[in-house]
Amino acid sequence: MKTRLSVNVNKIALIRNARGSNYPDLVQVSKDIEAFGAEGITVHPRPDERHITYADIPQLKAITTTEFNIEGNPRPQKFMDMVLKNCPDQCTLVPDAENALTSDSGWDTITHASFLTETIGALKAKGIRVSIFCDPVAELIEGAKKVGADRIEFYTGPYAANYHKDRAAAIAPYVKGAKIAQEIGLGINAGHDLNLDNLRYFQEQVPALLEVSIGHALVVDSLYYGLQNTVQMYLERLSIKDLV
Ligand SMILES: CC(=O)[C@@H](O)[C@H](O)COP(=O)(O)O
Ligand SMILES: NCC(=O)COP(=O)(O)O
Repeated sequence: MKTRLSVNVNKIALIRNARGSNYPDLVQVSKDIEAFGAEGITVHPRPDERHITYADIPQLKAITTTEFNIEGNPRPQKFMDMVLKNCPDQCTLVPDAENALTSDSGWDTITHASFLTETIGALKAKGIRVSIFCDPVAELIEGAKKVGADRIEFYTGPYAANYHKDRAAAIAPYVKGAKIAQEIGLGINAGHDLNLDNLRYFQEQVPALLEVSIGHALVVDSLYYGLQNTVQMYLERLSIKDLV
């Protein structure tokens, strides 16, 4: 089973925005990331546009040749209008609060079932694949299926936080959750705080992992190893199952 690496370029945009000019050039860096072997570009514009701006979206859509994934909370109409206008390959719905520092949980797919059903219907009508950010909890995964999602993206923050304490315990809920998702026909993505240490074990253990989106650690690693080497190193971590 091939697991695609989608690189989240939020932190490239964050550095650019620090000086208010176009340096680094987000579009060029994203093209280079694809040229270095990444199989997708992910963006997660936040309401304050502190990293990815709404103006970035059409430019990135225009140059992405692999897979373009837009993440975010669809509650603001502005977000939905932007996604429907730009038609990415995939939209990942994330329930972040407006002022969230970063993503910190998956959807309650039961409480928000009618909103999610309506939102997913609108996205799928435009041919956009929809993934739902989800904790590895049976009822929530089943809820994601009921509201019409094509995939779930496991929120891997807790896995990453506990990996060095007890990796077998940290992975257990995801292995169980992935089996449920497979049984009911949901594709499986994963992301948040995945890194060079914890990525291989996650992919080895979680069946049928289609895609990981990785940003923060990958950009930090590139300070030490360079961007091209770093993309290659992440691809290498994901390559073991390709050989099987
Ligand atoms: C959904 C998810 O886990 C990532 O998109 C993460 O939220 C990246 O966002 P930041 O770069 O703002 O932390
Ligand atoms: N969906 C997760 C993502 O895009 C990147 O998360 P992180 O690697 O920046 O924590």
